[in-house]
Amino acid sequence: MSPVTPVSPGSAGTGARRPFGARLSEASAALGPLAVGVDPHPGLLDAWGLPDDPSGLERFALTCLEALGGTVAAVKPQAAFFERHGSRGVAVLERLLAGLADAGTLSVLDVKRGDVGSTMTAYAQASLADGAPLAADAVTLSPFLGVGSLRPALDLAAATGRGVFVLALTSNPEGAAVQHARDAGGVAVAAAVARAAAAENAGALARGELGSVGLVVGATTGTAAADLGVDLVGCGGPLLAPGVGAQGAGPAELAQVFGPARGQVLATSSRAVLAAGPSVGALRAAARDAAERCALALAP
Ligand SMILES: O=C(O)c1cc(=O)[nH]c(=O)n1[C@@H]1O[C@H](COP(=O)(O)O)[C@@H](O)[C@H]1O
Repeated sequence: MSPVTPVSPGSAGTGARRPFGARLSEASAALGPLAVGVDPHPGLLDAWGLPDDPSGLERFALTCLEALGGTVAAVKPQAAFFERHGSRGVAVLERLLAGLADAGTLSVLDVKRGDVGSTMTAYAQASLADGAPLAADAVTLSPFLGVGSLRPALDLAAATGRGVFVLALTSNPEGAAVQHARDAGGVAVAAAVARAAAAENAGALARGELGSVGLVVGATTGTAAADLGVDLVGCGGPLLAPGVGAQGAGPAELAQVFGPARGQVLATSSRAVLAAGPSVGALRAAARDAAERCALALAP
């Protein structure tokens, strides 16, 4: 594998690091507001001429690392595609995360964790603690056991300079049944999640910085945020926007969905970029092209 040049300071390894929000702002400004998703679907492994086993997964992940490390602001591995290969798959995920840290590229581990008290503490330690084999710069969290149940992860992320993206308005149509529901006072679930993020980000906001507690808001969600009173600007954190590419959203949807909050967006796309592989050069070019299109769509 050829070496890659670090472009963004900080890593998911050990040692003091600046808050995730500040590091993400810098990486997005330098390389465009895009996280390329590493989702090794069986069909993609096949399209790349690789077997659907740990050896194929390893080749896939190392090709992504070579193409994407130093090329884009962030890389978002989806944990389930590694876990389905058992312990050898998880070892590949560990290696990918370590390689991204060495390359100076931010990692967002898509695990969508959320659980009760002491179990949430263990989930937090698995991906947000210094020295944890699966530590990433940020993780995705599910608030549907109650936003308060995420406290162990929020605290550990803050203590270690890492970040979280909490599901608010997901890109899949089924999400609306839960996320658009309103409480007795008329506050939508998604709006309550955004308010909770705003409270966590208050300190960063006061310093004029992007916070480290982000939301997941799909680029496919149309006017839902506005309709439901989800204060995207006011949440003060980064907005992870899946749905770009294979799920149908493009530059026009990014601009429409995020409006005045577009400066906070980290768009994410997996299959649409990965389809350019297995050539490292073609994958890198597709990632750069996607990053530039996102930068244009989200420019102030
Ligand atoms: O948290 C996520 O990353 C996520 C949230 C969401 O609302 N929708 C969504 O598609 N995702 C993830 O983003 C990726 C989208 O992949 P593509 O549709 O191939 O770009 C998948 O890994 C999904 O699990």
